[in-house]
Amino acid sequence: MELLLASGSPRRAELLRQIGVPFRVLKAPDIDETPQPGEAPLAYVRRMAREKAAAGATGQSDQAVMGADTAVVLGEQILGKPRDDAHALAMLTALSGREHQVISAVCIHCAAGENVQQSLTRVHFRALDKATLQAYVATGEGRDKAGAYGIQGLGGALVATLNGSYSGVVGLPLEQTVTLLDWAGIPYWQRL
Ligand SMILES: Cc1cn([C@H]2C[C@H](O)[C@@H](COP(=O)(O)OP(=O)(O)OP(=O)(O)O)O2)c(=O)[nH]c1=O
Repeated sequence: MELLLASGSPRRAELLRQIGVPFRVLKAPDIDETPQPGEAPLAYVRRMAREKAAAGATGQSDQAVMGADTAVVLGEQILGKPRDDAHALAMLTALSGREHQVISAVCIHCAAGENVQQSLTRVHFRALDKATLQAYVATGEGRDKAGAYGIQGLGGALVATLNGSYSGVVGLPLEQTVTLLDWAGIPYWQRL
């Protein structure tokens, strides 16, 4: 079974490579990422992962497509990627000194059907002053990331504690991913 990764996220490709999964990257799927009115964060993230995988489906019985989605959730509010630096600063100010959730879902779509799994991680930010947050925003690192930060990079210095899946925060929860790979008959720990 050949795996196609329907994602433009370099982090997701890197995490798959880390565990030795052979795969090919498909062009990032162009789907509408607007939450439905009243849609709960977990339902939204699962739906996005399913739609990304389905959008890449080839209809070939020897190919499986993987899609994934990550959202930062503060209270009931879904924080996606920031529109600009002012939006990034507002997001980080809201996260400062508090705990939020990072929900990541991953889906495999293949001839046998589809399977979607998710991780939920609690991340507690340090209490940060405005100058510190402005300095982080100015690095540009958070521009293409949910919640306007990247825990795997400079943003690691923003975090006090994490409870859950580190790989899920980075964008692809590996425990759930391996469950899906086993389900679809796709190998890992391969020499790439
Ligand atoms: C919170 C957090 C998010 N992120 C990233 C993971 C995701 O790539 C991104 C959330 O956006 P997504 O919409 O989940 O993914 P994407 O648009 O980057 O890629 P795709 O083509 O698969 O849709 O934020 C980090 O890299 N580090 C972090 O600490």
